[in-house]
Amino acid sequence: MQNPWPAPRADRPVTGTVTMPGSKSVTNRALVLAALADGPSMLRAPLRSRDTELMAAALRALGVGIEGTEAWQVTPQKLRGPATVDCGLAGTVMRFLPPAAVLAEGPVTLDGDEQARVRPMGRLLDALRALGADIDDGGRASLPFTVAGTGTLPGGEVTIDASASSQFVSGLLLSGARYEKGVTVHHDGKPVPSLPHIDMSVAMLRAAGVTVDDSEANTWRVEPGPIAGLDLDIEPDLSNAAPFLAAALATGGRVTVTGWPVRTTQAGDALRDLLARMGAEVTLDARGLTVAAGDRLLGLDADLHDVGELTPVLAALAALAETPSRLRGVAHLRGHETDRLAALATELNNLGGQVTETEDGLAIEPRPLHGGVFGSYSDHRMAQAGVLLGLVVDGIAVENVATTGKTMPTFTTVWTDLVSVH
Ligand SMILES: O=C(O)C1=C[C@@H](OP(=O)(O)O)[C@@H](O)[C@H](O)C1
Ligand SMILES: C=C(OP(=O)(O)O)C(=O)O
Repeated sequence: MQNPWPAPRADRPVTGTVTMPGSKSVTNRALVLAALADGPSMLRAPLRSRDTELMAAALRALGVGIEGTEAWQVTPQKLRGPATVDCGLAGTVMRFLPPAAVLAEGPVTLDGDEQARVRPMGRLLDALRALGADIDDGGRASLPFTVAGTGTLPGGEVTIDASASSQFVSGLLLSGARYEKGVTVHHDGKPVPSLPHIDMSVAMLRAAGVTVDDSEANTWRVEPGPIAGLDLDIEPDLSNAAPFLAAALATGGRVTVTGWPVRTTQAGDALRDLLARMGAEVTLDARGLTVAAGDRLLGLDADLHDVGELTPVLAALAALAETPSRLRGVAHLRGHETDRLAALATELNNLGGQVTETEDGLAIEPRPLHGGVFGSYSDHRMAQAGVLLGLVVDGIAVENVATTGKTMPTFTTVWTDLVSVH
């Protein structure tokens, strides 16, 4: 096991500029669409990280050509098995790949990390079965399972409870145009989380020439038809910008993230509003997004249902605030990389915090924190949360900080550079 990483302590306000690598969500959608397209694609500035390399490897295993480094040239091929796919701990791989794998000729077996085997999966497998797929999961309703690809899928109309993950819906939509009857997805259950991520799927499908009707709440219709090859500049990952922007607030500093898109479907754009509510001065201009600490760091009372992936970093920042916080609407985080609500409560309380898990989120009372080892649970965003606390609390070391490589292999380098350059 790796030694815990002593998080750099900021001896001054963190001030500087950072450039984020590409968006995980955009990159993994683009890879699936490009693999199913009727011509080659060019994906510029893709994220190169564990989650996206796993997606690329999965598609290559199915016969797709993916070459290049700064840009990925994708050459679609008729998908074929037999193939074995490692999903790692990537929700986007385990939920986006099976709906494409049903189109392969031959069996495709998917597995992942041990922690991935407990992430919700069953509803998506049932939906694919209802659309005509033959999937053997040994009754587990989770990884590992084998999709018996026949080269085609009838598709049509399906009802799914997607309250555990928006990725169930996105996965079906991304491949749906290639099903014989297209796909109509109805959600029935508690509200679907992370709706901006479904909107991103819809926008990227439309940009690839696919007809999508999302005019009715909780129903999405993808018409059958070709997917056009993509020519795409991938935006920086806005959710991964969270710890860097939060560093400004935690230390009374100012941080700029370059290339912040003026218009975007990324859920992370909500940071502009959320950090302003915590007291930040937020400016979006030609240089990017600049977040400067205000006079006070305020707690946050917010429904994060749409932007659950921001919760770990916001919870850590809230633990440093002057006033209490309530983070709501994120019960589904119990099925993320780890049970994030339990993990955050445990790790913050181990450092002297006062955090209570609620039915759908966290209640955070600011308390003076002390040093200790912050567990990351193989969760990139837990590691980011611990590193953020280490800026202002003496003696914090983050266990398995390398897990940040799930979405940002350069995290510790960029972090150390930002914290030490003034
Ligand atoms: O489609 C996507 O790219 C994602 C959707 C969300 O998943 P959930 O709906 O499971 O929260 C988000 O949390 C995840 O980080 C990425
Ligand atoms: C929930 C997340 O990831 P995944 O794509 O694995 O679901 C996340 O990145 O916060």
